[in-house]
Amino acid sequence: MAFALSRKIGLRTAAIVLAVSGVVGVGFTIGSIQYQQEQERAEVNRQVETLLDAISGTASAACFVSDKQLASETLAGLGGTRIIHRAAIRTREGVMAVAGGRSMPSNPVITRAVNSPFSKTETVCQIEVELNDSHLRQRRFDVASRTAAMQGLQVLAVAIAVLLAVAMAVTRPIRRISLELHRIEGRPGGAVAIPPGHEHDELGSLVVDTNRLIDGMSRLITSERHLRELRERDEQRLRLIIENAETGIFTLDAEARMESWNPACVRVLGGPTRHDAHPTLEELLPELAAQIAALRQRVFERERSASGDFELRDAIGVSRWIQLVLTPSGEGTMQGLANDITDRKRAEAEAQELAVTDNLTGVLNRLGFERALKDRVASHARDRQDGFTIAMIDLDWFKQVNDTYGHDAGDHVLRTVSARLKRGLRRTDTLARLGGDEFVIVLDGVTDEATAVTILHKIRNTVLEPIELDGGAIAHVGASIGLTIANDELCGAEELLRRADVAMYEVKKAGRNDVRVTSFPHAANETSHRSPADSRTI
Ligand SMILES: Nc1nc2c(ncn2[C@@H]2O[C@H](COP(=O)(O)OP(=O)(O)OP(=O)(O)O)[C@@H](O)[C@H]2O)c(=O)[nH]1
Repeated sequence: MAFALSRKIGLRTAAIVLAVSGVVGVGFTIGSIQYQQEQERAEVNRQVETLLDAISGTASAACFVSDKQLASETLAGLGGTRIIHRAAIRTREGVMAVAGGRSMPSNPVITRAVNSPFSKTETVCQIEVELNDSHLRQRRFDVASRTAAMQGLQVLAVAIAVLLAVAMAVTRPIRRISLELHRIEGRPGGAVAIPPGHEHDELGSLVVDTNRLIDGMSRLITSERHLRELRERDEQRLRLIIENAETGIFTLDAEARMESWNPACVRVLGGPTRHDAHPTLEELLPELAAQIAALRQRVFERERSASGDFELRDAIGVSRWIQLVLTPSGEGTMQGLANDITDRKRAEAEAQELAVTDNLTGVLNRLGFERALKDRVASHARDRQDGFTIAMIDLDWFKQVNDTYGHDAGDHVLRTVSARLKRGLRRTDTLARLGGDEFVIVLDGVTDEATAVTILHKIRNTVLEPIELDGGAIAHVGASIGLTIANDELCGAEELLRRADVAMYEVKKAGRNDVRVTSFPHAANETSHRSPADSRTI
């Protein structure tokens, strides 16, 4: 019952109306009953007075002549009414007549003095009347019952009327609205119809406001859904890009542990292979632990991106290069990129190699030699014990080969001479072609002049050997060699080359195909370019 009351406005309203009108009705009924009973009492008195008026003339005559018979007959008229229980006529001498019993009324309610028929001021007797209490009680009870029943019916009628009114005016339209709302649930753009007859009242306003709210929310939901779809599409696209990227992409937490990573990361870094494992980069690449820790520290301290190229070698010594880029992403976390740059490193190395290699002979070119000599001079500056010999070699009669057999034959001769020079050297020595038919040699650790000259004579002899050309022709070239020794004296690469060049030029001047030495001291201003100097043929 309480459940039904809590769920039904109509029932609840009716219960309240019943309770209130019940309380009011009871009070009203009590008052009403009292009023009705007063009226009843007055009516009874009026009826008795009327009866007394009717018999008082006869009673006056009976008392005046003391006729008991007439007095009794007069009272008998009263005995016919149900409202009078007993009546008596009393004179000064005593009771003259009684009606409704033998005894006198024990509790007379109404008395009427009866005057003489001839004098309005002389009282001859009085009539005493006792009312019929049980009849009167019954009449009062009837009146009270009728009034209470009427009042009860009235309260019930009001309650039913209120119930109906609430049902018609409130509950039903609200239920219709509720049904409409259920119907449009989850359907954007739906609107609730205003219940008929409520277009201009509060319910109508409620529906309009509700529709406005629904409309606003629908638009909000639609735009929210649209944005979510766009975001999901973007995320999907981004995820695909990240998943398919060639670059390893990962994040590190504040403890430098791998938090998330894409498949390329596993390819480039070799892990993590399990999704529940979260190793640090250092654990993943133990051989690079120190360098990676330093890189992370750099990023952490400078609060900006830093990168490093790192070489990894596998068990059989094959090298692989990776590049790591770390970017701070707040609160000690980092984002990282990992690329396999082995191919790029190889290409760079090859390009560098090409830049310093002579195309024709495969030995160092001028640029390569200058770099190698600078390194050599620098290491000599660090350790003077570590001296070396530089020898400039210019082929003799080479132009003739070109002129006689053609440029290709000349190339062949240059390649052959280069190979012969190489064969006469150790792995630690350096050979370069400076251009045309001009070569240079560095004999590592050779600081003894006699030894250097011996080696270079041997080399000259190998150059002298005949060279077979395509088609069976034989070419002959010689070698003019000028050398200088860098030992305990310091001098720059340029000066060393100049001195060797001077010595070589002396050989040319002296008839070619020989070896000459330029020794220290030999100041630059003492020997102008290819001018005679302190060079000796040995
Ligand atoms: N086949 C070929 N010839 C070259 C190349 N570079 C330079 N030459 C030629 O090499 C020759 C070098 O000249 P020279 O050094 O005067 O010739 P040479 O006959 O050795 O004369 P000397 O040095 O005075 O003994 C020139 O004819 C150049 O054209 C090359 O790469 N290939």
